[in-house]
Amino acid sequence: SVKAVMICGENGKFSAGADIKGFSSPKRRGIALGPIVSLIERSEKPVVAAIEGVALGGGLEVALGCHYRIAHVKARMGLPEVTIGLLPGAEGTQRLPRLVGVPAALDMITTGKVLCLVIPPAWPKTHEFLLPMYLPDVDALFCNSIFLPPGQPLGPRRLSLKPVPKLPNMEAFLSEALVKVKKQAHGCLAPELCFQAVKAATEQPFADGVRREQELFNVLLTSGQAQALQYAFFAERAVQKWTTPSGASWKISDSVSLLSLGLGTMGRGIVTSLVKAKIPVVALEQDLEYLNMGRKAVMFLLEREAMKMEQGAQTLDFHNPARLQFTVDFDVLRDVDLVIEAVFENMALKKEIFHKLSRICKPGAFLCTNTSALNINEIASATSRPQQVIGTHFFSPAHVMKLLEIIYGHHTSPTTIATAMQLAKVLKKVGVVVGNCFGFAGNRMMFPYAQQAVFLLEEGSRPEAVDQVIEDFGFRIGPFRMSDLAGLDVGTPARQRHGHRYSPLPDLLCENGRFGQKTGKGWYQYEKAGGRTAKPDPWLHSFLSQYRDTHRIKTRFIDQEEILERCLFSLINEGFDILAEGIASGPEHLDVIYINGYGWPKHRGGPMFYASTVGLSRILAKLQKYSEAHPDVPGLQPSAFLKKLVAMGNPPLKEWMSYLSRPNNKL
Ligand SMILES: CCCCCCC[C@H](O)CC(=O)SCCNC(=O)CCNC(=O)[C@H](O)C(C)(C)COP(=O)([O-])OP(=O)([O-])OC[C@H]1O[C@@H](n2cnc3c(N)ncnc32)[C@H](O)[C@@H]1OP(=O)([O-])[O-]
Repeated sequence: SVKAVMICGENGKFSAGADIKGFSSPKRRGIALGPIVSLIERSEKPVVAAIEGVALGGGLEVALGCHYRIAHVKARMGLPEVTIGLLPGAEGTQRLPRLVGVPAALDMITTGKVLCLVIPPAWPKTHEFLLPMYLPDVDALFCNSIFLPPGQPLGPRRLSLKPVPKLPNMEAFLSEALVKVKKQAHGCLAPELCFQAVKAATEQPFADGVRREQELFNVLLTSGQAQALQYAFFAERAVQKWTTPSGASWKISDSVSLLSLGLGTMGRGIVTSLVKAKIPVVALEQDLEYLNMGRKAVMFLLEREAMKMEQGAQTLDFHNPARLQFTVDFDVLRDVDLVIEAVFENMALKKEIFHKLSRICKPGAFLCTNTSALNINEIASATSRPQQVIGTHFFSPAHVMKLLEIIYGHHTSPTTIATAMQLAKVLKKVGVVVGNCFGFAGNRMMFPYAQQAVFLLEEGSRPEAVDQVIEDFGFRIGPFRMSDLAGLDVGTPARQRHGHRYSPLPDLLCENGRFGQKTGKGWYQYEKAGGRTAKPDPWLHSFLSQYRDTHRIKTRFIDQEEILERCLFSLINEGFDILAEGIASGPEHLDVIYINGYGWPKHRGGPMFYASTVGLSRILAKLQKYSEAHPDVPGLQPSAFLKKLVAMGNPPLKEWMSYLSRPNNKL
């Protein structure tokens, strides 16, 4: 007597897909979703997927097995398996191309992008709920979603029986798409295997395509990259769960106003991200000239961001003075709830500003400083409210980069930390709380890495060789290309001395007017000042040879393994010290920092996860070997904590912190 079946979710959500934790569970064996989706599709009764909230991964695959899909206007749909190192493993790679065509299916499956419904303006505004599913640029989907009259056979509604829509130039399209997918993958396997699965849909009957999908799914499942990406998924969520025993919290609401002080590169990006998050903001500069320059730059960034947004410029509302104001009047400080100071990195200047802030701002106002290395306690000491002072280290460009390193000082209160974490959340950034030390967690680990890279040049390597190894590992950009991009005159603390090995190479390059991309020359040569295409530079090669001759350094061939290990293991080694000192609460925190702020390849799970996959004993042995060869480089001397973990038999990453004898977390 059943006429039709409707599958829906609960609590306003259809489904987030398979339980990601289940992939590493021993109970997973033998469980599959594809046959269930096929069973749904074979049903003689019409089955309708009613999609609300999200339909992701296996959830969307279930919907694809249904005969009809209807969705709420605000529903979001996608196959994000690629982002956790997998491919849609419940026949989705075979059904989606049949529904939306190969180009749209490839785009969704290889990038994992989540799409919102786009309701054509011509549609009658009848009922907000349960509109036929309509994805951008996918007209076929809309047309196919009209219900058949009752009693009609369901055959035409079964996607597995439909052919994949042909393209006139399928072969050429696929080879071009593959090049694009490979280029964007940076060593991650999943996008290419997603491509192969969709390609199978264009070449083979449905059942064979499904078999191919399963084979490829199993390759990914056991690749190691899937574990790393799934670890990163949960680590990102875990580090954001910052709670205080007192339950301190702070809400950023519409009535809260924020002030950003300083409109240099960082300030501009910070103001842009505040406006994007729809937080009322006042931008303050010291004089009119800087203010006007800053205003122009911010408006340019906002216009660009507005263009990228689907709904168009009006939604950002940045011409509304109630949302964004520019001023040189320090009196505005009296009314704001939170200040983000982003003047340049100079302790005396920052202290002067914080002294002023402390005098003018209302007693409850929080004072954040955007710094990448300066001592938060010293800055806070210039105020009469050190409990409300906190470091918020944004990464450049601040309106793009996801990481917000949040640094608490000796006196920072839990409410202030909760506020900064809440700020990260509303800015859609990943906030990670760390302790106060030079360079905090991220940059402190970067110093030995950058230092090793330069030492390798002294000993015989070349910038292009070092960059290549690091980029092959999966970083988007190697240390020298990065240094050229940032500018060699932007302080790289790799040049500190303190009686240890020091390389003057970056300074010597600066003395030669080679500041990087901005001068058209740095570690590489560029087509012009401000050019982006790095070319190896014969001048630099002979400069390096002369340098080695002058300092009687014997040039030797340095292989890829040594380059990789010296750069990465020294970074990881510093990470162990940071954990032991209680600067970070756990290895996951360092991994999240590196993935979101430093371009560490996510499919390698972050530096500490990577260390656990390499094996701590191996890392220790290599560090011992390199530190014997370079006794004057402290960054290569194995961390005591690393040694302890090895002595304890190399415990799994989630147990590392239990081997610290004192409470690690200064919070
Ligand atoms: C094994 C047999 C099957 C084989 C066949 C496989 C078929 C299929 O192709 C594979 C998949 O579907 S792969 C899956 C493809 N699907 C995806 O990749 C979707 C991944 N998920 C998302 O994109 C986002 O979480 C949502 C947009 C769903 C919600 O965003 P939001 O509102 O900002 O909230 P939030 O903070 O992000 O999450 C809230 C809580 O839920 C948790 N959790 C969430 N999804 C989970 C999952 N699938 N699993 C487990 N847990 C999941 C999350 O950890 C957090 O937990 P906590 O303990 O409170 O910390």
